[in-house]
Amino acid sequence: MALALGLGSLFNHSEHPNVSYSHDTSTESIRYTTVRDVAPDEELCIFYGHNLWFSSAEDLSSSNHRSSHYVPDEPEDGWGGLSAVEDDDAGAGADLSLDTDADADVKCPYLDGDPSEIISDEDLPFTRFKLPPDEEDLASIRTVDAWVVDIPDPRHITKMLKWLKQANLETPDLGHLKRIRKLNDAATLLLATTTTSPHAPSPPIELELPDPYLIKVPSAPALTPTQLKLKSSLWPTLFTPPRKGEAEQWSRGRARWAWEGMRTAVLAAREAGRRGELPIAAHIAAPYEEDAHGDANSSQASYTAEKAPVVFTASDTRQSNAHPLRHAIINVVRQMADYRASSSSSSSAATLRASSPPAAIPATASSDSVPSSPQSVVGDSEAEAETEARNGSNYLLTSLTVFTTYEPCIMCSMALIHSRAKEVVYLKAMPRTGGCGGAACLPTLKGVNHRFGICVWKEDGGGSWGGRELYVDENVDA
Ligand SMILES: C[S@@+](CC[C@H](N)C(=O)[O-])C[C@H]1O[C@@H](n2cnc3c(N)ncnc32)[C@H](O)[C@@H]1O
Repeated sequence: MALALGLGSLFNHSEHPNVSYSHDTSTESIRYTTVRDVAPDEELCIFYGHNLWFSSAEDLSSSNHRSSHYVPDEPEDGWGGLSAVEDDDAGAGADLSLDTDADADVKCPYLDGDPSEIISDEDLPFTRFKLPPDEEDLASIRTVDAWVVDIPDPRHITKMLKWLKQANLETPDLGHLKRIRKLNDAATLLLATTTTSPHAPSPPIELELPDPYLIKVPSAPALTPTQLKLKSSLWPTLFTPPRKGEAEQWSRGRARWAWEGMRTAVLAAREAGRRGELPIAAHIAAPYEEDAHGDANSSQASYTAEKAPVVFTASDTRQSNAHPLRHAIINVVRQMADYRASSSSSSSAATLRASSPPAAIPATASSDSVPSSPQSVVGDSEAEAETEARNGSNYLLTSLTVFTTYEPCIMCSMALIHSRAKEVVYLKAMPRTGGCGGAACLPTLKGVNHRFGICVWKEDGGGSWGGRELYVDENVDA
């Protein structure tokens, strides 16, 4: 943690900051860096986080820079005068009428009935893609370079394990691998990947170990027995098979959760369209907890203040930012990254449990605790631990579902893989540009080391919500 004094305390907040910052522990300082060109007289702003304790001037004054953090259940107001959408390609054909109530009023079909009842695939709001089985041969296994050292004397193993801890080499990127490999009587210890340690780590001299050397180790755990065998032939790897039935079972409560998630994305997309952006939005929902849906009015009802989930919603901003990479999914992943970077919570696994509000700069402390405020991503026990293990811990979207209005483009699909999203649900397929079944299906590419589930919305034949079309040209990368 650090408290910025002097000039550092003068930065105001912006949802579209031109300055980013990082803590430099070696000099005990905060380093501020511009993230794009800055015009003469342009104010330098940083991003404080999503939990502001004041009303942002951006929210109050400008339609172009309204917060992309969308609070789904907030009454829609303050939009007078915004109906005059610039006539540009972005919103062409989109239904941009101000009738937001029409969207908000579309009735969720999963409200009535027992939320814990398992419903059939036909009754789900989307169709699930059946991904072909993983490629399973040695060549398709993704590896990383890692330093290992042979330990001839077994009495040195404990000392070395202690030393790994002291040397900060217990990094999460090796969490899916065993530390020791024993072949006959010889033990070899895994030290670090070359990402963590570009040069060979130096174990304590007094142990008189041979020099560390490089080998290739699997970059992800084994999901099938065949993978386990293949991967363990490189280095002993953990086996984290998908749970039986996990993919098949959807309860009515969970379907409702998905429906609400998609509605949030749709509302944000329409809002973006009204601002002259491409009407595309993405929403990261809090994980659905099967036994947490008692209250039929809120899928998040059982969260306590300390356990309020992190949810983020972002829309496409490539028009206003004049930046071709500001796609909705990239923006929403970035929100999560900013949150994680500005959060003081320790995240030993992917599960963030931010019990105390971050006190770092920017101060994001707020006593308010609405379900949409980023507080903590809560995970449900064993099931989530397993999903975490499978998805890899400590990634940005481990065990999380992303709802988005359009099939993510290839870049965004890759971003979902890099963030280890659990699944993506989209409203409209993009056969020409999509990376989740359209132009390509990134999670099934050979050598890709993570798979996420893909669900395509069924309603109205796809692409519209409540009978009102969301329109984006099919040649656009969504
Ligand atoms: C660290 S100070 C920033 C510098 C401060 N504006 C000054 O002149 O000293 C944080 C305070 O600035 C104000 N502030 C920062 N960003 C803002 C924004 N986007 N809109 C409105 N007020 C803002 C809030 O009152 C906040 O508590």
